[in-house]
Amino acid sequence: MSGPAALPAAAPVILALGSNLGDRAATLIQAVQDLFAVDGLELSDVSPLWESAALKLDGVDAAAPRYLNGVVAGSFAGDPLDLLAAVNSIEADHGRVRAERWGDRTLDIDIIVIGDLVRADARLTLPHPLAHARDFVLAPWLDVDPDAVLPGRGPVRDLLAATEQTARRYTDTRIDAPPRDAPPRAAPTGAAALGASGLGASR
Ligand SMILES: Nc1ncnc2c1ncn2[C@@H]1O[C@H](COP(=O)(O)OP(=O)(O)OP(=O)(O)O)[C@@H](O)[C@H]1O
Ligand SMILES: Nc1nc2c(c(=O)[nH]1)N=C(CO)CN2
Repeated sequence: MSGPAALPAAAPVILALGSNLGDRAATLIQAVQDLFAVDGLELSDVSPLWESAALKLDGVDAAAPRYLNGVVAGSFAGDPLDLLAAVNSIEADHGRVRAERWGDRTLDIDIIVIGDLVRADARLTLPHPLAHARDFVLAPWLDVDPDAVLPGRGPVRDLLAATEQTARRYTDTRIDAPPRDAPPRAAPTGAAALGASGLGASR
């Protein structure tokens, strides 16, 4: 089943980012900057980062590099498949290799929700089919929206409480939302990337 081609109006969107290879924080900082340049996407908030052990298909892999995860919130107007193509392109720009399902990766960007849109084709399933069970998605989502509700599943707060909640707040780095006119591929600098007063400040 496919959804309508384009959304009639801007809808709230949550994107989840993760990285467990390379300089994880630098990658996530740059990826957020890249997202600011995506057509039709307006970002309003960037969560603090969370760290957790890598979840593999056969369970938690304590030997694998740990993940940093966060979410961005905003709105999107346009064709959801164009948003998917844009986030896939950003992943590719950051050296993402698709070798193994749930394999280690430099960058993963999942579309968690676009408004109340429900669609279930292989290219794009919304809401993301595993978001309700992933503390590394739910915890940062709750940071940016304490009243968030996952369509079809319920309040994010309750969903998070039902997980094992192994993700821990990562306080070494926080991501500032860049100003709207920031150059899309500007290299992160220490001050800009690790700023003390950004939207992503730890609470
Ligand atoms: N909501 C969604 N967000 C992102 N990709 C999606 C979504 N629904 C379906 N997909 C499809 O899933 C494909 C595989 O994505 P990806 O390689 O990132 O999976 P994964 O990160 O290993 O696993 P998971 O989807 O469980 O997080 C993408 O190419 C995309 O077409
Ligand atoms: N801790 C953690 N584990 C994962 C993650 C992730 O973002 N964080 N993403 C995966 C595939 O999307 C598979 N496993």
